[in-house]
This record gives sequence, structure tokens and C-alpha cells, in this order.
Amino acid sequence: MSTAREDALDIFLYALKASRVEPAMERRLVCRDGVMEIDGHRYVLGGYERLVLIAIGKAAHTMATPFLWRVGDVRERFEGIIVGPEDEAAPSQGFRVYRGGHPSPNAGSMEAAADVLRTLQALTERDLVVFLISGGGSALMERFLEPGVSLETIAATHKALVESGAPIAAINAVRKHLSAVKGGRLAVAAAPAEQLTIFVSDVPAGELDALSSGPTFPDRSSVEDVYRIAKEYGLEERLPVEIGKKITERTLGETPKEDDAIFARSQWVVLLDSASLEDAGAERARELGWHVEIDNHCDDWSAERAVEYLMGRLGEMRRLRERVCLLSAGEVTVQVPRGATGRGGRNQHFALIASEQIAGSDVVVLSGGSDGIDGNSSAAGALVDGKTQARAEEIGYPVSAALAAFDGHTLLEQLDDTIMTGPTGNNLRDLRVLLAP
Ligand SMILES: O=C(O)C(=O)CO
Repeated sequence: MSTAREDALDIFLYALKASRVEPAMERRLVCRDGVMEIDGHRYVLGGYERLVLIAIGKAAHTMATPFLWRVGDVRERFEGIIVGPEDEAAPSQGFRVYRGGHPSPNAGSMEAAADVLRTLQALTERDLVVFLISGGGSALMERFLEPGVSLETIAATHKALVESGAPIAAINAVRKHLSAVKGGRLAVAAAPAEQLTIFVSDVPAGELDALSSGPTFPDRSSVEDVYRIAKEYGLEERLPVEIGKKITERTLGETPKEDDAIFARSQWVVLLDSASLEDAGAERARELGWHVEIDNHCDDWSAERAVEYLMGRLGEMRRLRERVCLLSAGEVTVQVPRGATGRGGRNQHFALIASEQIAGSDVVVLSGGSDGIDGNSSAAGALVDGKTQARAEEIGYPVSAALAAFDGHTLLEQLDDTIMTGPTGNNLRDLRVLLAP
């Protein structure tokens, strides 16, 4: 019989495999006799003068490839731009590929933004643009509204936001109001063309305007939200001075909202989200003989609070029966002290906090990101058990020290407790697997 550690890893890897983009595109996107259809939205491709595809995000290439394959012969008529995190070849001659920066924008992010805006602004009402949007796009493509802001300031702004401890919707509310390519502004650039956006979502259900900062979606956040968020998370002290000033002086402009006429020819479809991860994880856990519950209440909570909550839930389940498995999808937040230089991310941080709580017990805790990259490390996440804390003591790097330095990866790598998948070309948020035999 397999061990609880082996099962936790099996459940996570199965969930990743079952949630791949390619089969999802194959199931949902149909193209017959030049008519493309997805979720009841039909497009007679021969009726458009230009067919443009813009793919942005960590899953840009993995979405673009099956999309072009599904449209069959019409693929020759598609032209466009792919903005992803890796160096990959263009799918055909009419495509330009950019490698953007993540978690902070780089020169490629800026070049991509300029090219995307130029391309969209040339479209007319006779054209169709299909956007393929996945998470990570906020950094992979960027240009600030204010002209002349340096790449260094832009990157420092992103870093300050990501490390602020704010949930993704709040971080992206700020980004949207600073950027020329977020908060519906790509939809503005593409109007009056017909627009279809297909999402691979790494944000909570119902918050599509936060996905890669909603470049094609009506923004639900307002400038007033930005000023409130800045206060709540102390952003004015964290942000570069010239950006912080825009907030203190309240000079930000509003983004396009739901009733804006520019969205009259837009449709949006979610291809995959974290529900796919948790459903597949639950299926596999049951096959392995575990009694499963899914609990996402702690989505967007701080890592400390989420550990406490999930350990409490696991304890309740365990009082009723043996072999219990608690699954939780979503993300936790971490507030990184300014100047911290450790390696890691929210998943490894969560796992290390959990390792202190399960020390000496038979409980196993896994926390992993579906994109395969946790924070600034090369791991997807970590898998800890009742011996992790003691093993850390033995090698002279206590868990508490690694947590304080936000250096979870360095410790977990030495303990061989990291999960290494490599970048998955997907991005559906994180999955936590807690097993009590
Ligand atoms: O905004 C981003 O880039 C995210 O990863 C969330 O979608």
C-alpha cells in the first residue's frame, strides 16, 4: 500500500494532468465549415476581414496551439501576438512572440504591450479578435498610462504590490488604474472589432476582472477602491515615490465599466478554473481510498490563518473517521518584509507553517501551484509531514528561521520536501492536500 506522502503527491499530479488546457480546448471549441463555436457563441470566420489572435499569460502558448489546431484550415488566416513566460517558437508566420517578465515586468513585457496596442488600434468593425487570457499576464505585458515611467519604476511597483500581502483582486485593482493595457483597456483599443475572450482562470470565481488585471473585461473596481486598498496595505510607503504620489494626490483616472458601449461586441468564456483541479483531486483521492472533503473558505486568507483553519477542519474530520483527505483550492497571501532576500513562495511558506503544527503526527500536508512555479523559486510547492520540523533542526536551519527570512525554498530543497514539476504551461491557482491516515 502506498504511503500518505505518496498519495498526496499522486493526488496533486493527477489533478494537474486532468486539468490540462489542450483537452479542454478540444472539448469546448468546435469549428466546422468555417463556423467557430464555443459555449453557444458562433462566429462565421469567412465573414471577417482580419482574424487576430492575442494570447497573454502563463498559458499563452498552451492555449494558442490547440486553438489554432481546432480552427483547422482557417488557421492560415489568423495572425497575432503571443506573450508568455518562456522562449517558444511562433506557431506560424503571421505571429510575433514575446517573452515577458514574471513576477515583475521586463523589457519584453513593455515591447509586447506596445505591439499589442498598435495591432489592436488598427482593427475595424469588419475584424474579429480572439483573446486567450491566463494568469501572469499582469507582469508579462505592461505599459503604464503615464508616459515616460521607467521600466525600473514599473518593476518596483509590481514587486511592492505582490509583496504587500494584499489579495490578488486588490493588487490588480491598483495595477488596472495605473496601466494602459489592463482594466478593459485592450477592449477599448480593439473596438469596434468583434471580440471573444477565452480564459484559463487563476482568480476566484466571479472575479474575471482580476484575471491578469482584466485587459478585455469591464472593471468592477474604482479609483476609490485603489485609495482604500493603498491605505489598508500601507502601499504609499512601499511604492516608488512617483507612483505613491499619484495615490496620495488622488490623480488616477477611472477604467471602463460594464455599461460602457465598447463592450457591446464582446463575449467572454471560461475554459478552465480551479474547480477542475479540486474535482480531479477529489476523484483521485477517492480512488486511493480516502474520504474527501473540499473546503475553499480560506481562499485569499493569510497563510497563517489558512493553516490554522484547515488544520482545525482536518481535526474535525478525523474525529469522525479514518483516512480523511481535505482539499482546498485557491491562494493564500503572504506579506514579505521589505528587503527580504529569501527564496520561496506562498505554497512553500504555507507548507512550512503547517509543518510546525503537524510535528510528531502522521498528518501530511501538500501545497502546490498549478503553474509549477512558486514565487521566486523553481519549485511548484512542497510536501511536508510530521518529521519535517525535526529534520530541519537536525540540519541546523530551523523552520522558524526559514519562515522569518521568507526562505522556505532553501530549507525545503535541502530536506527534499519540494515538489518539482517545472513550468506546466497552465495556471489554475493552487491546490492544498491534507491527509490524515
Ligand atoms: O494578474 C495576474 O497576472 C495574475 O496572475 C492573476 O490573474
